Amino acid sequence: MASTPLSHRYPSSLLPKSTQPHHQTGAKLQFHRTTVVKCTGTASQSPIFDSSSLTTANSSPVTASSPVNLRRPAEENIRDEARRHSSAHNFSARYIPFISDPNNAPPIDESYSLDEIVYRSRSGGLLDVQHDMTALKQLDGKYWRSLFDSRVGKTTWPYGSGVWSKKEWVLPEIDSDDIVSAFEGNSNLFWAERFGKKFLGMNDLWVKHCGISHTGSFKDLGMTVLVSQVNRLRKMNRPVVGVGCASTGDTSAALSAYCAAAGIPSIVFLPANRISIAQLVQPIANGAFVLSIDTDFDGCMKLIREVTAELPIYLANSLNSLRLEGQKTAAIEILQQFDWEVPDWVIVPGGNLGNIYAFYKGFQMCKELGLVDRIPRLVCAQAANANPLYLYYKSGWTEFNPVKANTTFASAIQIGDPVSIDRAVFALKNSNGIVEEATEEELMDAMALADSTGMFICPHTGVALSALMKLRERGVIGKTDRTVVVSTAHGLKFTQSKIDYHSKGIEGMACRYANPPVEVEADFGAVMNVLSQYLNKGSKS
Ligand SMILES: Cc1ncc(COP(=O)(O)O)c(C=O)c1O
Ligand SMILES: N[C@@H](CCOP(=O)(O)O)C(=O)O
Repeated sequence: MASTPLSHRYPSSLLPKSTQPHHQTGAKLQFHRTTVVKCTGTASQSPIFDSSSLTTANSSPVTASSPVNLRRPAEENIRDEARRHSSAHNFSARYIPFISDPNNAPPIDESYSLDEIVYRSRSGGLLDVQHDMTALKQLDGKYWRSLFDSRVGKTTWPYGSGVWSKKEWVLPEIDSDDIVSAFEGNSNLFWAERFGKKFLGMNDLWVKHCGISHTGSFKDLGMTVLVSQVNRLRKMNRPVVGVGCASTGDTSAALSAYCAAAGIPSIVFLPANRISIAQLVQPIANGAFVLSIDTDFDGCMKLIREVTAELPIYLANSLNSLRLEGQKTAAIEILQQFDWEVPDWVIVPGGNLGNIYAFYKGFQMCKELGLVDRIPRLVCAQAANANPLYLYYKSGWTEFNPVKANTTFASAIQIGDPVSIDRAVFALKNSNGIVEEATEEELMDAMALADSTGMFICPHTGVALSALMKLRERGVIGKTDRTVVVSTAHGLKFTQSKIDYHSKGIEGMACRYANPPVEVEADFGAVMNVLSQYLNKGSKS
C-alpha cells in the first residue's frame, strides 16, 4: 500500500489543489443526498428516475404534465446542470480481498474505502471492488434496465457516457463534478453478417467494437473511472503527484488522454520498440512523461509496481481494481444492445487478464440484480506466442507458470506474467469458459478475412476471431449460437502489421489473403490492361 507522508518532498506545483468543500478527508464521505431510496419496484417510481421526464436521470421529479424546460439556461454548462440535479441514493462500494474460492474462504475482516490508496490485500493478493448489493437489490431488474436504457445517447452529465450511465454500479459515491469523462462507451455492436455467413456459416455473429473509442481501445472504459477517482483524491488533498502505468500501448494512451483532460500529470513506462508508432505517439502528444525502457511489458510492470510503492504516483494498471469497474460496463452494454437477451458466447482477447474478469463481473452483476437470468459462456483468446493462461487451462488448471512472451503481431497482449491470472481463472470457471490460442499466421489471416468483409480490426481481435473459427470447426460453437467477439482496439493503431501482411513481407508466412496494390504506369492502355485482367478473374463475392 502506498502511504502518504512522502508528500512534503514534492514540489507544490505537482500536488493537488486544496480540498473542495463537499469532501471530507476521512474514509466516510459526505454527499448532497436529498432523499434515500427505500423503494422497490420499477424505475418510474423512483426518485432517481422519472419515465415521464425527457431529461431522465434527474432527481427532481418531472411529471408528464409539468412544463419541461428542455434547454438549460445559457450561462450553465452540463456540469452545472448536473450539480442542480443531485442524485439521491444509498449505494456504496469498497475494496475487499479478491476471493478465488468463495466456498473455502474465511469470513472477510479486511476492507478499504475507495478513497484509500491500496492495490493489494494484506496477504499480497488482488483486491476487488465490492458493491453494497443489498442496497442495489432494493430496486428490481426492470428498474435498472429502464434506468440504463433511459440514459443511452444523451448529453446529460455524466450519464451520456456508457460507463457513467451505470454510475450506481461503478463508483456510486463519486460526485459527478469530479468525473473525468469523454463520453466513452456506447460502442457499436456490429452484426458481422458477411464474415459470419461466408467463413463460419453463422447468422448471429456480432463484434463489439470497444476500440472505436476516444483513444482507440477499451482501456477508456476503465480509465475514466480511475482518473475520476484520482481527481477526487487530489481535490481531497491526497498526495497524488501523478498517475503511472506500464503499458503495451493502449493503457498508456488512455491514461495520458484522461489525465491531460483533467490536468493531472501522467507517467508511462513503455517497452522500447515493442509498441506501434501510433500508440507511442498518443502519450507523447497528450503530454505524458514517457519512459521508453529496454525491457518487455512484464519488466515495465515490475518497475512501475516498485516505483508506485515508493513514490506517491497512483498505479493505473488493471492490478488496480477500479479500472475493472469501468471495463465491466461493456458487458452490461452488450446485454442492453440485445434488449437484455443473453448471447450464448462472448470471446475476449486476453493479455494481463483484467478484461476477461471485468466481462464476467458485468454479466454476473446483471444476473444477480435480476436484469437477466443467466450469463454467457466466456472464451479467452491468447496469442500462442504469449499464452500462459492457455497452458494453464490445458493443464486442467493444475499448474500455472508465467512464460517469457515472444514477439507477436498482437503486441498489446505480449504478456507472459499476467497480473490478473486469478481473476481470469475465476471468471472462466464460473462461466463454463474456454481458453483458445492463435498462431501468428492464424491471427493475421483472421484479421485479413475480417477486413475483407468491411471491418478494420486490430490483431488482438484477429486472435479472438481465430479462436472462434477453431471452436466452430470443432463444433463447440454452433451455427446458430449468438456469439459476440470483443474487438479491443482500433485497427488504425496497427497499420504496420497490415502493410507487412498485404505486401507479403512476413518471413515464413504465406499471407494467403494479401491484397497488394498494383503498380501501373500513368497510361490509359496500361490501366485498361490491368483492369481487364482484374475483371476477367471475376469479382469474388
Ligand atoms: C488491444 C488489446 N486487446 C486486448 C488486451 C488484453 O486485455 P487484458 O490485459 O485485460 O487481458 C489488451 C491489453 O492487455 C489490449 O491492449
Ligand atoms: N494491453 C495493456 C497491457 C496492460 O494492461 P492493464 O489493463 O493491466 O493496464 C496496455 O495497453 O498497456
